[in-house]
Formats: sequence, C-alpha cells, structure tokens
Amino acid sequence: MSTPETTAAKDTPAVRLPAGETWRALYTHFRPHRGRVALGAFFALVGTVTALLQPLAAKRLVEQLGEDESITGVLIGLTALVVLGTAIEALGGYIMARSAESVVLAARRSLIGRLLRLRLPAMERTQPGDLMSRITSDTTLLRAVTTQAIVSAATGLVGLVATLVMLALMDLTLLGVTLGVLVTIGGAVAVIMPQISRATQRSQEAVAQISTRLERAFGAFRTLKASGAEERETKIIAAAAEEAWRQGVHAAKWESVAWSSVGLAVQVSFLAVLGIGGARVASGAIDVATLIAFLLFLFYLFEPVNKLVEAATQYQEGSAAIARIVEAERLETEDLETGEPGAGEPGAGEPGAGADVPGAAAGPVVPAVRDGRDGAERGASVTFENVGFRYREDLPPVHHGVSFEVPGAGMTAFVGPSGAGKTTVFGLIERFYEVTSGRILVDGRDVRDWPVNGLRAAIGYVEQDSPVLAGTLRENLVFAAPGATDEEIAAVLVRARLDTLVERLPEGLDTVVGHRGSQLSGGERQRVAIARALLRKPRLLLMDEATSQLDAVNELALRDVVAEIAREVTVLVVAHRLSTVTLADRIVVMDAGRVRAVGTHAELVAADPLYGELAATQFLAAGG
Ligand SMILES: Nc1ncnc2c1ncn2[C@@H]1O[C@H](COP(=O)(O)OP(=O)(O)OP(=O)(O)O)[C@@H](O)[C@H]1O
Repeated sequence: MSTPETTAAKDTPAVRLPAGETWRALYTHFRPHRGRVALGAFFALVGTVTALLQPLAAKRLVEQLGEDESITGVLIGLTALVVLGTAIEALGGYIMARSAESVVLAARRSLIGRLLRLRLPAMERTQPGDLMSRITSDTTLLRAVTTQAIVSAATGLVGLVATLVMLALMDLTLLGVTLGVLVTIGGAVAVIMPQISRATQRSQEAVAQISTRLERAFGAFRTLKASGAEERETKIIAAAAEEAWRQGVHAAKWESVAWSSVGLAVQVSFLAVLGIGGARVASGAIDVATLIAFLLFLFYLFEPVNKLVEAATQYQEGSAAIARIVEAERLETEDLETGEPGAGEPGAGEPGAGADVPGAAAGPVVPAVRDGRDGAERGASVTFENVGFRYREDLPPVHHGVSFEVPGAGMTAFVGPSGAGKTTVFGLIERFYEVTSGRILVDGRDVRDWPVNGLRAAIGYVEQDSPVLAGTLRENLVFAAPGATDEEIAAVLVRARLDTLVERLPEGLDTVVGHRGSQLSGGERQRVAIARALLRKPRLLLMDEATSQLDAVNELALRDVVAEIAREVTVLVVAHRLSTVTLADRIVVMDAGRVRAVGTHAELVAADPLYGELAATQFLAAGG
C-alpha cells in the first residue's frame, strides 16, 4: 500500500527539459520584454560610464586648484555628473527590476489562465497545492534569468572577448597559458552547474510538497483535529520544509564552489603566467614591461568571468523553474467554445477574460426551445445512447452501454447501489469527461457539438457535497450567475428556504461564510448550492442529492420547490430519499454501469427486485 508520502512524491516527478527546450521556453518569457531589458541595460551602462568620468572631472578640479583658477564650473560639472550618473544608474536598475517583475506577472497570468481551464481528468491527476506553488513560487525564479542573467551574459562576454584580444596583442603564448587554465577550471565549473539546477528543482518540488500538504490539512481541518493527526501532519510537512532547506543548502554549496572557482582561475592563471612569463622574459622572448602589462590585464578578466558565472548560476536556477512551469503549461486545457483540448488561454488570465462565459445571460448560445403552448422556455431533453465510459485508460469501464431518454421537463431520479455510475451521468452531461463510445444528446444535439460554455450555461449543477466557496453568501449565490439582480436573489432565497437564515445573519447576504462555507450548517450549505444553481436559471437542473443533512421541514419544502421547478425545467436527481423517488416522473435504476430498469416508483417496486430492495432498505427518509 502506498503511503501518503510516496503517493505525493509520485505525483511530482522530477521534470527535465532538453537544453534546447529550456532555452526556447525561457526566451518565450523574455521576448516580450527584450526592449525594456535592453533599455535598462543601456541606462546601467551609461551610469557606469558616467561614474568612470568622475575621476577625470576630479583630476581637472585638482589641476584648476593648483593653477588658482575658479573651480565653480568644474565643481558644478562634477556634481552634475555624480547626480546624473546615480540617477541614470538607478533608472536602469528600476527598468530592469520592473521588467523582471513583468516577466513574473506574465508567467503567472498565463499559468492562471491555463490552469483554471484545465480539463477535469488533467486536474484530477495533479495536486492543487503543487499547481499553486508553480504559480506563486516557481515563477519568481524567472525574475533573474530572463533579465539580469541575459545582461550579465552579454556584458560578460563582451568584456571577456575584449580583454582576451588585449592579451592576444601582448603575447600569444601567455594567452594560451591563460586560456588553458581558464578552460580547465571553466570545464570543472560547467560540470557542477547542473548540480545547481537539480538542487534548485528538488528544492522547488519540496516547496510544492509543503503547499500540497498544507492544502490537504487545511482542506480537512476538522477531520485533521478529530483524527488527532496534528503531530503526524506537522512532521510530514516539516520534513518537506527540511528537504527544501537541504536542497537549498546543496545548491548554495555548488554555487559557492562555482564562485570560488572564478577566483581560483584568475589566481592560477596569474601564477602560471608569472612562471612561464618569467621564463620567457629570461629567454628574451618578451620584455618585462609586456609581462607586467599582461599580468595587470589578467586581473581585468575577473569582472567578465564573474558576470558569466553569475549568468550561468541564474540560468541553472531558472531552468529548474521553467521545467516545472512548462510541465504545468502542458496540462490539457479545454477550449470553452468547442470543448476540445485547448491550445491556449484566451486573454491569459486577464481581468475579465472569460467573464462572458457562464452566467444568467446565457440566451444567445442556448437554443431556445419552445413548447408551443404558452411560449415559456421548456427544459432541455437528455438522451444517452449506448454510452460507454471509463475515467482513465488504466481503469475499468464505469458505463457499459447506458441508454435512457428524458423529455424536456419533469423530474427523473437515478437510483442504484453506490458506485453504479449515477454521478458519472452528470459529469458526462456537463462534458467534464468525454464518452468512450455512444453519444449523449442535450436538446437533440450531441454534447460534443455544443459550445461547452453554452451547454454549461444551460445547466444548474448541485453537487453531492454542496461546495461553498470562501467569501460572502452573496458571492456564493451569484458565482454561477454574476449578472443576477437583487430581486432575483431575493426570490431564489425564498425558494431555497434561505430567507430566514439571511435575516438572522448580522450582515445578511454580505456575511462571510468561511473557508468552504465552514460557518454554515450542512443543510444550509446544501440550500446555498441549490440557490446558486437556481439563480443560473437553468434549463436542466442536475442535483446529486446529499445523503443526509436536510431536516424534515426543509426537505419537504425543497421537495415542493423541486417539483415546481420540474414543471418548466428538466430536473435530474441522483436520489437517496424515498420522498424524492416517489415524486419523480420516472426513475432510472442503474447497476454496475448499466440501466436495468426505467419506470415509476409503483411500477418498479412491482417489477424490479433490485429497486424493491433499495426502496425497502436503502432510501433514507420515508415519506412522500
Ligand atoms: N474522477 C474519477 N476518477 C476515477 N474513477 C472515478 C471517478 N469518479 C468516480 N469514479 C469511479 O466510478 C465509479 C462510479 O462512480 P459514481 O460516482 O458515478 O457512482 P455513484 O453511482 O454516483 O455512487 P454513489 O451513490 O456512491 O455516489 C465508482 O467505482 C468510482 O470509484
């Protein structure tokens, strides 16, 4: 049996990208900001040059002092130079830092845009905490590599080449000696560089583990407490934190080796040049002045080599992060128009992107079907034609040729033993998953031919565990219908029997309901979920009935509401109560992924032994 630790570790395998892909991915993030980065680098350069001019101005000042000339002009010039130099350098630094933040913002926007559009199967294979840490933590590692590192690499390279040219002009043999030492030590550094990338990646994975674990613990906080699991979970999360520390230290160790190698390379070059250069002076191949000049220039190598090592180190850290970001970017998203695997993220998470997707204003995308009697919009019909489905290739089929027909109104109850595949019917109607065979029609149209946003806009879905989101009651109610008016909200509150609760609450609709609605009772949460679905004005209401939670009074009241809704809207209920099934116009009995009977309660009690048994033993509440 796999422990939670091993399962979690399995879910976050180390990702390695080939070098070419790493470059391409990093370049994609850098490209939109290249102009600004170049500008920032240019200002930084101008600032440095201005600083170099300062000694010249100071020299002029001293000369003028000696010649008893007025120094006011030079003094003003020098001050202006200092102020200007500082200001330009600061501006360059600001532009670079701003570009770096913009890279992070763009990466986050793009990831948020993609991850909120993940297809459900892709989402189910990941850990929310891990995905969150890719958006929050990994993206920050792009800062340096897409801005500072590029400038360091460019300036370092130019500096290195210029210095090497100067050295070449002085003595080619000594240049050969210098290059020999640099290449040997540079080679050693190149070998240890991937260690930095690996350690950084493991550290990021450990950070992701912390998020995943915390998300798990906070998401079931009452269970955590009731199970007395505080200490165990603390240990596990602390272990992940220690792993992050260990890998951070590991990376620091290799970075420190890389840095000290730069000093070592220059020192060894110095000694080698001194030794061999001395011999060449003795043999008369070069003069002493050349040797001294060569040695002095050798120290100029320090700066560009430093910059190159800095860039390489930042690249290693960035490549660790980009691998994790690319992996998240590759998760399968869905195109909300076609429902096909999506290539991109419309608007890349821009504020307001996709705001037109769900909501009460579903009119234009939902074909209006009229019943021809009173002009009122009818509910949507639902047909399953020989539907086969499995959740994953490696899992057994859940549906084996499920067929049923539901007309465009009335209430249909789905009953059957646990695991029969009832909730799966809803997931397939919502097109959270694709059928493996057969087809599903909503309003006579294959769900694959519907725009997914239009299809979902026509549906109100009340899940079995009635999820309530952190935020206010109002936010929860309008979550599926952002355009709902106060009057519509008030009407739905009455229908869902929430009006008295809202009156009781100190801040009414603006009362905060806590993480996952923790400040509401189970029954209240369920009614909030129902109200939310109703506010969407669905043509098809899918209700996965909770197995408990509603008290008798509210249950009867809601039963009436559902019956009323079922007059105009198609209502499908996964039923766990006798009171629900007796009210249903038709009951679909499912068993082991097949429909075994369809009929009314009275018909089925007489005709279907499984139904008779369920009715006698499993339905929770008697009544009807
Ligand atoms: N997301 C999923 N990934 C993999 N398997 C799943 C998933 N959801 C459900 N299953 C499996 O599919 C089968 C049918 O599940 P489903 O939720 O449709 O059953 P159900 O009839 O609604 O059961 P219950 O009455 O207990 O809610 C079960 O064996 C379940 O373990």
